[in-house]
Amino acid sequence: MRAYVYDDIPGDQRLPHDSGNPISLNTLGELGVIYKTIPIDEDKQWEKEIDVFAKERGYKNRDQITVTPEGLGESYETKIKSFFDEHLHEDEEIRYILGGSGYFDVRGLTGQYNERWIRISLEKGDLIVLPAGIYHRFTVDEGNTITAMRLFQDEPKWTPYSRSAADTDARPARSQYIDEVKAAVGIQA
Ligand SMILES: CSCCC(=O)/C(O)=C/O
Ligand SMILES: [Fe+2]
Repeated sequence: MRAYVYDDIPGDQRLPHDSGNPISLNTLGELGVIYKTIPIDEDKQWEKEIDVFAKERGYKNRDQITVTPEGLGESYETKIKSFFDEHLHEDEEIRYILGGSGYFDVRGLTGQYNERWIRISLEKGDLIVLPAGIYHRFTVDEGNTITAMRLFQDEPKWTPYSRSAADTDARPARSQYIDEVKAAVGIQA
């Protein structure tokens, strides 16, 4: 996994957009982002590790999503544009990469990274947890293919609330997230 400040240069969302300014796991942690790697091995040990992780965090359901031009056909471009629309969820977003690769961009919230996009490059064996209320987006990279396990705290639903809508800043999950990040970095809420 690599994380870095997004370069904000216009261009295809699937390009790296690497500003050359790296972001540490600690900085991601301050934003509430959890990252771990569970190598996908032949003897399926990874399945046991995923089950332990899911049980520890109370994830009740899971499914699998494949984002490829072959799999999605004409809806591929529409789908990757919809994933790239800045949004938040009312629940954690947990993704374990089973194949391919892609980028999750998360919004910085305090200090020098406030409102900057932070790009997280993920590949097979990477697991990420995005906290409820974080503004983020997703894209495949130039490889145009990713397969991910989606884990869910409760029923398997994926409801994005686009930041372009008026009310997302006022959603409870957003204000709770802001309070949690400010507490993590020692800013008075
Ligand atoms: C690789 S998972 C597809 C993207 C997705 O589910 C999501 O919520 C992006 O923010
Ligand atoms: Fe999302």
